[in-house]
Amino acid sequence: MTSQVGVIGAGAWGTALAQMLASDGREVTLWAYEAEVVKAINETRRNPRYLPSAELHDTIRATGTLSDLAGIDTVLSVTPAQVLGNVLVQLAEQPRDLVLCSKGIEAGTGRLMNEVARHAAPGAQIAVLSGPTFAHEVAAGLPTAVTLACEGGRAQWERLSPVIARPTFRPYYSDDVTGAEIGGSIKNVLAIACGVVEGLGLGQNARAALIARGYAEMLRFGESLGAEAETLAGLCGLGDLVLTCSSTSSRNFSLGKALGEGASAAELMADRTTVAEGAHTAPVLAELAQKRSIAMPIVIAVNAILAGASPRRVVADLLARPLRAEAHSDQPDIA
Ligand SMILES: NC(=O)c1ccc[n+]([C@@H]2O[C@H](COP(=O)([O-])OP(=O)(O)OC[C@H]3O[C@@H](n4cnc5c(N)ncnc54)[C@H](O)[C@@H]3O)[C@@H](O)[C@H]2O)c1
Ligand SMILES: O=P(O)(O)OC[C@H](O)CO
Repeated sequence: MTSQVGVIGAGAWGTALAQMLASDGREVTLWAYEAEVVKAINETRRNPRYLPSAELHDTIRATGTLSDLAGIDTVLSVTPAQVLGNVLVQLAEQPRDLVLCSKGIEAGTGRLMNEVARHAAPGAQIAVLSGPTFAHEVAAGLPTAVTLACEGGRAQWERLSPVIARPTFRPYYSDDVTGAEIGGSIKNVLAIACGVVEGLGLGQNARAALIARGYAEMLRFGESLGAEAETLAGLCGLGDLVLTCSSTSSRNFSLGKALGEGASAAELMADRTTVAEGAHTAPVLAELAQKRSIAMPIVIAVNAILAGASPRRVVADLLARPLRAEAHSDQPDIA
């Protein structure tokens, strides 16, 4: 008899995770924000608004009532980053293990999701699930590997990994919760940058340069917050960066591409029905970098473009910066 799992958030990723978890016949209670999504999942076994490709397993039950998650030991939270705190404080009962799957930094406070969750659900032990994971591929059962960072160390991993692992869904253990969150948050901003380069037609060399120099920014920021470089080199950092910077399946990459092609940032954001977390993370990350004197020129550039600056002008400014050493240990003061 397998234990029930809860999932908070029935967007593309929450629905795909529910589908993956239910693939062994496990019962999954999936909380959706919109009543129409609850109804569609329970009546048609589909989520046409957020994950139209999947026919959902019978053991997934959608609900619009958060108290239906009470008594479930393992809950995955998969809301957009900016609403996580607001949703978690409404939980009637805190789960033993709360697995954070959102990728972003809270605007206004600069908090990572584990800090938001610690405040909103102090009774739960936190883990972070992050990695290269397009929702539609996970829902289709395609092979996927993720970092599962457990604040409770090996003991929490022993509890969680059998609940989360499936033949085609492979978690890797880490105890670096901060590192796991930083990778996923920053890669979204860098994916917008890569999309801009694609939209401007600047070529594959430029994209590879952005990935490598963006990774240097991720490392600098991560290390300043105590993340381990080894974590950032893994699935939740470099792995996710490479995926998201290389495909129009990424909402962040696609947003950047549209910006590079000349669309207005304000109009693109106003028209969105799905979340492109990088657009919310860029301003707060740029602010944190400036406050901490961490050189993050690509993040600053993306933030400027989102605020309305000309992509071509911003790229020209990036290229015109003084030449420098590649290894950041050689020249910590400049970008
Ligand atoms: N889609 C993916 O492939 C993927 C993969 C890994 C991680 N993520 C991360 O998962 C998180 C959720 O992304 P998604 O792709 O599932 O979202 P989505 O764009 O598919 O859907 C938006 C979600 O936001 C919810 N929502 C909107 N307003 C809300 C509110 N006020 N309160 C609560 N919920 C609200 C909607 O109900 C829906 O669940 C993001 O942080 C994202 O970066 C997504
Ligand atoms: O579509 P994106 O850009 O939100 O990326 C989805 C996932 O985070 C990829 O790992």
